[in-house]
Amino acid sequence: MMKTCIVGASGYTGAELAALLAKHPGFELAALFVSQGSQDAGKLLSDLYGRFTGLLDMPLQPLSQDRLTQLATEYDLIFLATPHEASHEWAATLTAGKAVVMDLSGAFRLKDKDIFARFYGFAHEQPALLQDAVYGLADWHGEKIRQAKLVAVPGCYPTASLTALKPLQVCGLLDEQQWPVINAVSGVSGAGRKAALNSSFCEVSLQAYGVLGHRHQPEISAELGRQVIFTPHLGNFKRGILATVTVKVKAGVTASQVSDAYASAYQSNPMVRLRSSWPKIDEVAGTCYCDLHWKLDENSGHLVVTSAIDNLLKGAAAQALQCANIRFGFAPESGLAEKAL
Ligand SMILES: NC(=O)C1=CN([C@@H]2O[C@H](COP(=O)(O)OP(=O)(O)OC[C@H]3O[C@@H](n4cnc5c(N)ncnc54)[C@H](OP(=O)(O)O)[C@@H]3O)[C@@H](O)[C@H]2O)C=CC1
Ligand SMILES: CC(=O)N[C@@H](CCC(=O)OP(=O)(O)O)C(=O)O
Repeated sequence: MMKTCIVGASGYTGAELAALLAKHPGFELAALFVSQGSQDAGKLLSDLYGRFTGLLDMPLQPLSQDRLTQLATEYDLIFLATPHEASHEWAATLTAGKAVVMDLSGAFRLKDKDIFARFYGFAHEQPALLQDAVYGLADWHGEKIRQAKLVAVPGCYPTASLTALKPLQVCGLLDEQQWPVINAVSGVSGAGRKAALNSSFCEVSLQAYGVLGHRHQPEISAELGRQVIFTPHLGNFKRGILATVTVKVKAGVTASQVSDAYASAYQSNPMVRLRSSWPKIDEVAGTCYCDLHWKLDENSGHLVVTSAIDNLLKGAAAQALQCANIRFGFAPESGLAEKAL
């Protein structure tokens, strides 16, 4: 068994990871950590999440600087489910020993330091780690993930968007001039567990935000190798993302070429489901899948693809575990596929 711990375990993605790891056949969930001054230090995870009572009564341990240093040699695998700033600060220490680190934050996703500073609001000070970090889009980068010391697990919107766009890009079907347009709606858990006015119950009503300025725009563009227009929306539901992606394909591209592109990318991948109808959020919430469906107007060359995921699972914890499975030689879907039943 690989010895594993979660830092930031009291948060929404950390708790989902704990639930997945507790049932995994190859990873031992040995400890849960919160920040040193956390108001939740010393509580049980099940004190915060009542559904875990009797199932996951593990304590949330405060993480001191000394303890942090020990983790790198004590654990085989460390999940960072922490804010970008904390991951940025701690990743160097945590990767100094034998441990492999899966970082769920955005701290190591953007290779360009100037773009990083513009979108994250602080300067990147770990150039070597940033250079070596592998972008953990698990359905696409298995080869690199297998060798990685630090995996930058993608954001939730980029996961939904790129799963829809990558097959079209790889097969050379996208029109060179027209930027893909992504409109996506996320549930409120995407904003994390901490109280904030814009995510409080009476304030949330379907609304665009981060227009032409969200940090996931450069993340999607960097991975796709072309610019996109990305507009996120906050919806009044707890979890899930529905991304509607509109692209123009090259002149003459047929519906069967589009279907072939998706089939060749995903037909033997159990974590991406090619659906025969438009996916609904309720059909993926609580699961580790990404569901896709599309329609091409062959006359105009406009293609609309919808992509649905659970932001906390395929968009965060499940993708991190998929990366860990790949890294440690388990089947990519180990501990993930059965969660839907
Ligand atoms: N929610 C989502 O849908 C997604 C989130 N992500 C990313 O994953 C990471 C975790 O997100 P999420 O679970 O939603 O966040 P939460 O706010 O729900 O949880 C954050 C966790 O980090 C801990 N933490 C907070 N501040 C610090 C700090 N300064 N130092 C150390 N630990 C700290 C918190 O506990 P405490 O403060 O008590 O120590 C808590 O355990 C973030 O980087 C987020 O951007 C990625 C994809 C999707
Ligand atoms: C609804 C909501 O607020 N969603 C978050 C994205 C969550 C995510 O993927 O986060 P990171 O890129 O920060 O890891 C946001 O728009 O900031």
